[in-house]
Amino acid sequence: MPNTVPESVEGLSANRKTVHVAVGVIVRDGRVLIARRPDTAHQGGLLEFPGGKVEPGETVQQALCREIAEETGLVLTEDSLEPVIGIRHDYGDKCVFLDVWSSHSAQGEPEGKEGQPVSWLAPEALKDEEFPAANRPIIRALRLPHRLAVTGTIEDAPAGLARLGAALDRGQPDSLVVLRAPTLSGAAYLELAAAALGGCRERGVGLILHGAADLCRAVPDVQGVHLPWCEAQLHSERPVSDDYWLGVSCHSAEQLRYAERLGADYVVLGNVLETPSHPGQPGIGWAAFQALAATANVPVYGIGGLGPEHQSRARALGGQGVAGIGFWW
Ligand SMILES: Nc1nc2c([nH]c(=O)n2[C@H]2C[C@H](O)[C@@H](COP(=O)(O)OP(=O)(O)OP(=O)(O)O)O2)c(=O)[nH]1
Repeated sequence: MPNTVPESVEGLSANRKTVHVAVGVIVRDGRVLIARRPDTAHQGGLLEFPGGKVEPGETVQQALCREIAEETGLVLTEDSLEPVIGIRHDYGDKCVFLDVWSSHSAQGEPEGKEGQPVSWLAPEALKDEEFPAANRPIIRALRLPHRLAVTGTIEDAPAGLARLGAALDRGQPDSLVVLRAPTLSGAAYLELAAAALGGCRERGVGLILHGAADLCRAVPDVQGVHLPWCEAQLHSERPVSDDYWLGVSCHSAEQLRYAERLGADYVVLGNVLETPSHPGQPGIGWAAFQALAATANVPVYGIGGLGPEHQSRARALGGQGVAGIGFWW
């Protein structure tokens, strides 16, 4: 399971106890249940996902079922809970580990049992500034798919476009595609990107460009940009606005920390397994993936020899899901 409370966590005060908080993303008809924290509470007045502290002797699942019942009257079963993300945050006056789980099958109608207003909101309607600072990656995790489709070899723009259309029509990509074509010239890549954007739109799929951050200025209607590590390290702050997805490829704990400081919305971590594109190079393996994902305060996709069949394992080990080429291209 991803969500074990760390004994000591980099970036959190060593001599202050970390409070383990069970946080529930209760989903119904595509919307999530949101409450308002009492004015007098820590982070008071802000919106929150319902939940509360894990009491001694409780598992996080038990704590969540208890807290949700106490706060909203909804009934959850432990086996309906799926891991979302674990977030460590130092508020200065308090260190928290937000252990976030979702359920799609809560029973009953929610009411604010402690007088707090509750409402159902679409993930796209959640505004970072209305939640505690630690919640930003949770909101990202809820909006991102569990599969990130990356394009395979593209030798020229027309052939790449045809291949992309065929791959999209096979229906595997989920909702976001990273257009990776490092061997194309800058002009050919932009030509491909402009045409690919139309094809993705028609099919309700978002397009993320791959390469330098300023690609977003050249093709402003894309949904985001994915920086290979060599591009990410050129920046000291987030290089695109919050209107775009910002992804970063990482291979180590140091690179993960760097991507977090840049304000990445997600990272891709690998290779997890050996891949046909890198024969003879063993992956970092699932244990290393889990260890690195456990330290990350950002949604983490595993990449390298992975497909939809690995999605639930990647999530159970603390990841957002899987990224890759082979499963859809
Ligand atoms: N429930 C919840 N807590 C959050 C969120 N984001 C966030 O930073 N927190 C922080 C605020 C608090 O420091 C901590 C939750 O503690 P709490 O005081 O609400 O827990 P509790 O319900 O057990 O409260 P109590 O028994 O102490 O009154 O986690 C969130 O989305 N939901």
